[in-house]
Amino acid sequence: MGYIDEYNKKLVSADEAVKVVKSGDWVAYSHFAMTPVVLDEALAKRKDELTGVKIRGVCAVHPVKVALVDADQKHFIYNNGFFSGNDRKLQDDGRAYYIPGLYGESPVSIRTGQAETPRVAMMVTTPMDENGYFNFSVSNSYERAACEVAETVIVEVNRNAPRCLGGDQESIHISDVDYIVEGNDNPLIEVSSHPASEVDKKIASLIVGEIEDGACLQLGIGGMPNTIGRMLAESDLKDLGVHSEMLCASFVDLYEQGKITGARKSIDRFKMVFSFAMGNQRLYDFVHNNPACAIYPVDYTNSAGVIAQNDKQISINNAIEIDLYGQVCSESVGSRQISGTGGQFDFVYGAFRSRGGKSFICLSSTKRVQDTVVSRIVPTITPGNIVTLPRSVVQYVVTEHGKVNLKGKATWHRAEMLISVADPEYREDLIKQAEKMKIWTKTNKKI
Ligand SMILES: CC(=O)SCCNC(=O)CCNC(=O)[C@H](O)C(C)(C)COP(=O)(O)OP(=O)(O)OC[C@H]1O[C@@H](n2cnc3c(N)ncnc32)[C@H](O)[C@@H]1OP(=O)(O)O
Ligand SMILES: CCCC(=O)O
Repeated sequence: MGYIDEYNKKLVSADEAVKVVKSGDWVAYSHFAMTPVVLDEALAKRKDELTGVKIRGVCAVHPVKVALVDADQKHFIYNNGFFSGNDRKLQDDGRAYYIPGLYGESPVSIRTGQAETPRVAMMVTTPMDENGYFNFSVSNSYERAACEVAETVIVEVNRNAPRCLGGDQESIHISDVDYIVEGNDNPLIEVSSHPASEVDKKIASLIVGEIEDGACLQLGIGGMPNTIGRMLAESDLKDLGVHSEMLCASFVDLYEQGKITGARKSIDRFKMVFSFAMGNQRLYDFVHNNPACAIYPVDYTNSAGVIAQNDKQISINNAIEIDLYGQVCSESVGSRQISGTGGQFDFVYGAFRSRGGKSFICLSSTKRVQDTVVSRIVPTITPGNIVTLPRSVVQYVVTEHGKVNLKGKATWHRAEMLISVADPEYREDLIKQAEKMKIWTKTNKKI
């Protein structure tokens, strides 16, 4: 191998590599299932030598050590653009801060210095290949952008990381890497999804009828979109394409059932396009060296202009709450950040711009919270909840009681449609609230 000497020169222990971090630095961690473990642990050990180091991550599948070791955050402040379950727990203890933003804009924010410039980038990668490249594996996201602006790039090699073919910007050459650390080679963390409930099945059945052969799919994060994907795999649909931010496990079912060919896509024909993959080992095995897949940075996958180039782009995402105006909260419960805006806005906006494109916000009509059942369709967004989608961009809303298209509809009409898909138990009260809000006419249907 032509790069062995350079590799050996740059190979250091994790403790050695993290010595480059200085007080006050911003440090970028790689994202999702590629969250650094060994470098994070080594950096956490330097707590007493450092003050005011800021970390920037996205959806960490591991409990981040720099946040765990520093309760009063004099040494490390942990920031994150999309909370995982682990990040939520850190936030509950006041150890994690959310970075608001449209995910598709992140590479530009980083490259133009509008987001704080990381001085050090710590990226989990595959081992180096014969051409001297380390592959960012299942998270392309804005890894390359962070490496480009950082003064020092450290890679943490994981021999179990699948190699994801580009696309674009999926790798970094050894000449752009400063330190190489051989990691723990643990298998990637698996993120499970719940078995399909009756509600999921009903919602999936309502969406299937809206999807035509040759449509191009985006499935969002969380249990429901993944489950809907699995159910679409059992449909009669054919020649589907994939242009998604996330590749979740059910895309493998769709592919193996012969539903996906990508033959009718206008761009990236025959390729399943995504920016990160997160799910089970079967998914990680599927993407490894697979020419049916192409991984891209998130400013490509999530650009409305790119999304719109494929006809019949279908976007399927989950939400926490929707109000009678059609405003959608998908990322917080009061001040508790649950996840993030991520690519939900990008795909809802982009799909509408695709010829024949449609976006679906799916949610069960109710949710059990401890001992009480609450309606997810509410008069106005619960105070404190974050609006992920303004009412102006929302198109289809689907619950187990039906689907409605809010595009171009007046307030009274939206209220009527949304109440028609609310749980029957709550409809009367919602109508009373709509009357008080002056978004109910004498001719509205008493559903
Ligand atoms: C990374 C990307 O951007 S991919 C592209 C699409 N992006 C998006 O759609 C982003 C926004 N959407 C999301 O984040 C998800 O789809 C969600 C949060 C709406 C649903 O995701 P799921 O993982 O299925 O959510 P789940 O039902 O497991 O709930 C997650 C948490 O929220 C809590 N929660 C959800 N709804 C409520 C509610 N109404 N009241 C109280 N808590 C709630 C759950 O209890 C759980 O908390 P815990 O795990 O800390 O105990
Ligand atoms: C979803 C990612 C947001 C950021 O980190 O910029």
